[in-house]
Amino acid sequence: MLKEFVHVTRRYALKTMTVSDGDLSYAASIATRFVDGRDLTATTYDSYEDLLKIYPEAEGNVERLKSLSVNVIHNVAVQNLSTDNRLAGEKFDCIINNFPHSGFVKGLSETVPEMIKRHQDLVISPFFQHAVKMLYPNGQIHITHKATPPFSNWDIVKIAETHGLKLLSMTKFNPNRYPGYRPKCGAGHTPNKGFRVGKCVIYKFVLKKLKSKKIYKFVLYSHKSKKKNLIFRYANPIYQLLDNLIMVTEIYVLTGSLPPPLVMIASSLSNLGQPHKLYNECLFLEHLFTWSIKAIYRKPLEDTNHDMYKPNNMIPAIDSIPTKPFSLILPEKSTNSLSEIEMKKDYNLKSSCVVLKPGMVLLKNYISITDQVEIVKICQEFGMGPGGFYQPGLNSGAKLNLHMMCFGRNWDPQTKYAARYRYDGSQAPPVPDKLVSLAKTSIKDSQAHDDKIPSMHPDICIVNFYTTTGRLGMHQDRDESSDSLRKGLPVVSISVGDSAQFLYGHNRDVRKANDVLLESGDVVVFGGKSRNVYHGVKTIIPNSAPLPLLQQSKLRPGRLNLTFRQF
Ligand SMILES: O=C(O)CCC(=O)C(=O)O
Ligand SMILES: [Fe+2]
Repeated sequence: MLKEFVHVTRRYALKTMTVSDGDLSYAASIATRFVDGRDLTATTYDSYEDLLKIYPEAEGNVERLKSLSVNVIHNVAVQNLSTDNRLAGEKFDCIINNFPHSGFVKGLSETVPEMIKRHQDLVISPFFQHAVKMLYPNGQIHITHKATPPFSNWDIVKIAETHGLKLLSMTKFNPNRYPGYRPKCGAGHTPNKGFRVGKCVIYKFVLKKLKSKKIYKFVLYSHKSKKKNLIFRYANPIYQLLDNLIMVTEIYVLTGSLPPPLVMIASSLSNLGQPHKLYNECLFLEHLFTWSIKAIYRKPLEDTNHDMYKPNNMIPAIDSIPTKPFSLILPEKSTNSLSEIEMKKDYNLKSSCVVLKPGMVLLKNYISITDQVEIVKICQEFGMGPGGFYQPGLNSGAKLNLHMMCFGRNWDPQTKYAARYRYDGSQAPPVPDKLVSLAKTSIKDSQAHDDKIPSMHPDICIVNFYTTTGRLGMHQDRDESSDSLRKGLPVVSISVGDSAQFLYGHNRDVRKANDVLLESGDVVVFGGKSRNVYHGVKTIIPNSAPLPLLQQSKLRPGRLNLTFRQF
């Protein structure tokens, strides 16, 4: 089932052109992903005759492309791209140029400024100049390039900007995604020679004038009836779908019959979903679906402040996409049973302080019930919105045993801190003032017990929610800036809800770790010498949350933890 799903969904119908594709192995690698091979135009710099002379694999690649109805055009130079009469009037959704290079010059090394300027003037600038003229208004230009000097000094982004483009994203180039693709030197004495790809990125550009900040809701109607009987939900905004030319990742179908091949996609999915917010790039969807869906109803929902076009967006694991928002709050009807929860704690206990070790202070019963209720309210409000709670995935494909959301900066186990990584393209909202002030007073009060703990201004907060089976392995919090870590700026951890058995120690070894009970309202501050302490959550103790908190906040069983940091 999974195989079929992957196969079906890796097809797309964007009009795409590849430029200066050495022996055409790149185009041959991506061609089968197209619904219709005619949507792909593959161009080579060399004439057909030269191509055959230079690259032993070229003939096979051309045959393969032709058998898939791909348009193959030879002898196309970037300097004449838009004026070449074989491409006259053509427009594309995506124009791809991998490893642009102006050829080698005897005596000029790649590192000297003259050589870099040569590449810029002869290839990069003309390519952008022509490609922008051949782009649909919402199209994208992709350049794959080495991310290390001297290639990273080519100023590709700056040059693109002078041609009316802006950087949409920079993503890591993964050659494994293009089976059969062999980048070639293409010039010099050994043009057929491959080169080690090393660390590379795909720069993706869009036209500057693209209106980028509208959120759209998509409702797709079926062929047969005009009734709203089909609702598709795309799991990713298109900029992620576009990544590496994998278009459709998931479609959720509520009801209705589908024309093939959507039937195949739908039948391979069991999840049902709600209509989802999509972003401006969903214009691309029209190309993909007008052939099978009669009408597309598109309606701007709202403007957002989210900047969709910041670099560094990373692609989340597909399985980190929630099917429905995770709510901290119990549905109304189930809250009556709360009074049956066994009470194990006197909630009028006074605050106290324990220095766990130098730099690590536990403030017991520190946050009032009123503030705890407010914390739940704030986290629920943001947790249900864009960029809200989700279950982060690990590189291994496993998921963390908790739900997470972030304020200030997104953090994810795979991407660490990134401007944007989320399945819905959202950026983290700023840390709410109320939370900042709670964290700051916690630091102040912890300093009264350990004056070596530095002060900090919390600009990041990671919010974790553990159900009663949740836990978190031993780890260090080391993804903040080197400056912040070097100064030992503290992490402030606030616990709300069910209690946790919290571990801390010198290394990952759980058996050697100390443990301490963290109850609702407790705060741990660890900074200075203890900034790099290993810590984790061993277990959550069910039914241990304060009743007034549950009554006032309707918090579901489990534990909410907020860790504040300064990036
Ligand atoms: O839940 C906790 O107490 C710890 C959370 C944590 O260590 C983290 O988010 O890095
Ligand atoms: Fe942590």
